[in-house]
Amino acid sequence: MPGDQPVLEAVDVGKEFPVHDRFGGSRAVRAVEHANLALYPGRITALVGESGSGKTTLARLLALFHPPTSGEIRLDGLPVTAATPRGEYHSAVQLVFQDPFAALNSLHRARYMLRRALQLHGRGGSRAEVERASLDLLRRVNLTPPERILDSFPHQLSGGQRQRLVIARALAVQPRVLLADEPISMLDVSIRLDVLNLLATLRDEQGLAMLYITHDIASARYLADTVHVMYAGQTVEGGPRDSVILQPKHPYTRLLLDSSPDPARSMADGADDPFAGVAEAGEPPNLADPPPGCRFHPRCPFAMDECRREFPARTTFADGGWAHCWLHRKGRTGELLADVAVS
Ligand SMILES: Nc1ncnc2c1ncn2[C@@H]1O[C@H](COP(=O)(O)OP(=O)(O)OP(=O)(O)O)[C@@H](O)[C@H]1O
Repeated sequence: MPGDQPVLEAVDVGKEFPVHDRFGGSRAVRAVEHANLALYPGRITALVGESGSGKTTLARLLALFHPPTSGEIRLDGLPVTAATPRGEYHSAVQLVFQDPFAALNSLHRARYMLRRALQLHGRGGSRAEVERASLDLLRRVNLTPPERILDSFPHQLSGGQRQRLVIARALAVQPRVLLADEPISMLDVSIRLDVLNLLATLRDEQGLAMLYITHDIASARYLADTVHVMYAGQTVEGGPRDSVILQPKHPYTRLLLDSSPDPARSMADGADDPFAGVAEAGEPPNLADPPPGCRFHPRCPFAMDECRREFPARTTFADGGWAHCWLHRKGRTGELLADVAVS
């Protein structure tokens, strides 16, 4: 049931946070700049990047926790404004956080949390109806036996069960979009795959549009249909999973893949690889004072004058991928990847 039209989009979005220093001065952290992202029904989009690259900020912009400094968020193709009813928006778009323990109020049983979520979004009804809807939510996330889970406090559940409860609560409002920010990173390794498989089931059976935020490109490869790569607040590359993973079109994606421990990927390596040693050679910039133009240029083995001056426009490719890189604007695609057809 994948759809052709995006449900939720970030269009050339930027976000600056003012920060004050101890001498009374203030400056801006330019956490996100020129970020583009589109989420489609029945499709999981992974947003991959290093720690501090702006992934959470972009998710929070999509969840309307912060207003963007520039660009716009669109729901069903329409720009979100101050007049957009927040209740309706959050019935469509739900966010699942990294830490399920922090997300759940330790004083309440699962029953109370699910009932509140159902009632807040107009899905109340009689006591028996609410109970039935709550049990149904728990079954949908494979929390069994649901009757016992309803009576449990968060501390009586395992980490994986807590994250399933957080997902069940998000599903209570019948959202069309789920924004999942590192949903498995705080879980025991043994249950991570189960939670990823649950997300895949929600996509396949309920047609949810999903954003999966991760710093682990191997899990993005496992779960996502589409992959976006973020570097220092800029979305530098995106496209169908195999396009990005197997034929990366931005030098940063190459770096990320080359540093990934995934043994299944078929990346070239060896003495001719321009990225040999780059991972050790540089670090992402300070976002209070980022480099101009493409923020990756100080680490990029292909950097030219243009890269230092201006963020490049998007180049799209025949395989559905796109990248913001001057190499493609200057006819130097071949230096990055021999066999990419530019459309
Ligand atoms: N409210 C805020 N005020 C000031 N700076 C902020 C704020 N929120 C985020 N930042 C800064 O924005 C940048 C991006 O942070 P963000 O949390 O979005 O990155 P991330 O990719 O999600 O990182 P991680 O994987 O570590 O969570 C960081 O430099 C961070 O310090």
